[in-house]
Amino acid sequence: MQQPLAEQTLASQADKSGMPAESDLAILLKEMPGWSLRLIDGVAHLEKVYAFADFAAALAFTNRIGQLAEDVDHHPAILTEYGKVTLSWWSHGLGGVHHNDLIMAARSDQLLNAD
Ligand SMILES: C[C@H](O)[C@H](O)[C@H]1CNC2=NC(N)=NC(=O)C2=N1
Repeated sequence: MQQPLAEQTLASQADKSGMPAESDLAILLKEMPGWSLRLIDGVAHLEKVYAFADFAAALAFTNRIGQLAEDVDHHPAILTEYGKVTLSWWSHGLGGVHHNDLIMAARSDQLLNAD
């Protein structure tokens, strides 16, 4: 059996074969609550909006995501608002969504309940 997404190791993104077709992404995303595919300037992104009690809680989550990104040198777009964080993962270098972005999305969900 395959390892859960969040526990998989990020691949070198030099390999474009790690980029699922959009039709496959749609199927994979059915198993990832809240995540959807969004085209921004024609480039596919994985996006999720997380809800929080207030700005401080949204900022704390933002900072955990920032640390996660720095740890693996793979960086999202993050919009932090009062009670809300909009998180977007894609691979800038490849111009779309790589399997690595699915891993990062799953790891982001795990950080939601981290202390
Ligand atoms: C040189 C460095 O590894 C690259 O610029 C990294 C940094 N973080 C990155 N993050 C994301 N999401 N996509 C990239 O292509 C990317 N490239």
